[in-house]
Amino acid sequence: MTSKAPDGSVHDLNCLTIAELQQHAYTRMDKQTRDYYNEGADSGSTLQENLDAYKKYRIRPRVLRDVSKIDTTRDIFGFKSSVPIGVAPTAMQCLAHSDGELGTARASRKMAVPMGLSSFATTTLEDVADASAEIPNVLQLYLFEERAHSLKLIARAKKAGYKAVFLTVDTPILGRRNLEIRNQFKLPPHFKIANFAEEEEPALGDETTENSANQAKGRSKAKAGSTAGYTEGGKRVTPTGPITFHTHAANPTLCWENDIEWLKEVCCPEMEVWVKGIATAEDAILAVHHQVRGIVVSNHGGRQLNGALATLDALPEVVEAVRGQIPVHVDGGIRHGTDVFKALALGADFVWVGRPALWGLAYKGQEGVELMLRLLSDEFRLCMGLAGVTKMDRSGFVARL
Ligand SMILES: Cc1cc2nc3c(=O)[nH]c(=O)nc-3n(C[C@H](O)[C@H](O)[C@H](O)COP(=O)(O)O)c2cc1C
Ligand SMILES: CCCCC(=O)C(=O)O
Repeated sequence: MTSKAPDGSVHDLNCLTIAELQQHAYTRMDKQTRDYYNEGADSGSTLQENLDAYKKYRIRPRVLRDVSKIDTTRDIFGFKSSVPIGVAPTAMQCLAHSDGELGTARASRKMAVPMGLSSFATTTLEDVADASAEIPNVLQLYLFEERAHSLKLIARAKKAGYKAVFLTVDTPILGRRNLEIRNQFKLPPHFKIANFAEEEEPALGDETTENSANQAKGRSKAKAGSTAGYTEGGKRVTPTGPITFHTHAANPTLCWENDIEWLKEVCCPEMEVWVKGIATAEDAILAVHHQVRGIVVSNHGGRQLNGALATLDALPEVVEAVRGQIPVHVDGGIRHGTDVFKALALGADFVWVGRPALWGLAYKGQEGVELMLRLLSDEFRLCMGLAGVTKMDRSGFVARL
């Protein structure tokens, strides 16, 4: 059911808020997918605090400031994004809807906002780049211990015209996600971790089919004598059984000196290197020191270190430490246009939303992602107008309770 608003925009009367979108999505996903998408690490307190942090701030509305022309746009990677909101990289979007990452890419294009593509997407980075057309693409990277695999991915991303890589740095070890463990989460066999589907190694993706097929052919990673593995409790663990994407996402050896310098060498100048998952002033200063091109303040949507600061609470110290030398973005818990406003007023240059895009996909595929972006954009514009702001800057518009 739809209705036309006085300004000509069309409302989906069944879904007027992100909270309603979440409810619709809930009934459209199977339990395994729902739990995987929605859960946080351990008790989920950081996941909750990411949301609650926004409630600690109030907007200080200014009046009599002629808000007849409001400019919500923001330049990013040489592109004018319609709003300072992008779709954060989230893995395996085909679980939500058959449109998958292509649906997200097309919706992002339609709404003129950038999209981050997960390394563990169920669509290839080339297909997503095609669907995105003029929209700048960002590839989220998990840097594998075996650099050859990362190198291949980076070369493909460059060729496909990706503008930046976001190196995820909050995942040296995978957080504990109890529902994922209980459900024995697996990617169903008809989906592929697409960017690695052609590779013999790493045998990423579905543990039961792809890997058993590899093993049957006598070329499992362990048999090939590679160095696949991870470190647990100080001990080196080399998986002898099927290799899963879980063991590859987490790279405990990641560090500034070796990896950031190397990554810059292999990505630049075609692609900018950013770090995603900074949560302290100390690391923000190191990021500037190592000359990354930008920071995403993130705690992985509360899926990694439970008990970590909410991202909005970490944002001010990062902004202060960076002193405008590089852009600071933030993600985690953004569910309202007013949240976007608050994050920007506290110094973020741009925000990214994760789960709401997955809920949009689950609700109506591409159309649902468009709806999600439209809801947030409309709310953001309305918030700016009512707060007396025609172009966002960071001064004085929010107060902490
Ligand atoms: C289901 C799911 C999968 C995710 N996959 C990735 C990923 O592959 N790489 C990554 O860097 N972050 C990943 N993230 C984290 C998001 O990029 C983002 O930081 C987070 O979702 C923001 O929080 P929000 O969901 O509250 O908006 C994932 C998050 C979710 C919920
Ligand atoms: C192995 C994890 C890959 C996807 C991810 O980052 C997440 O589920 O949070």
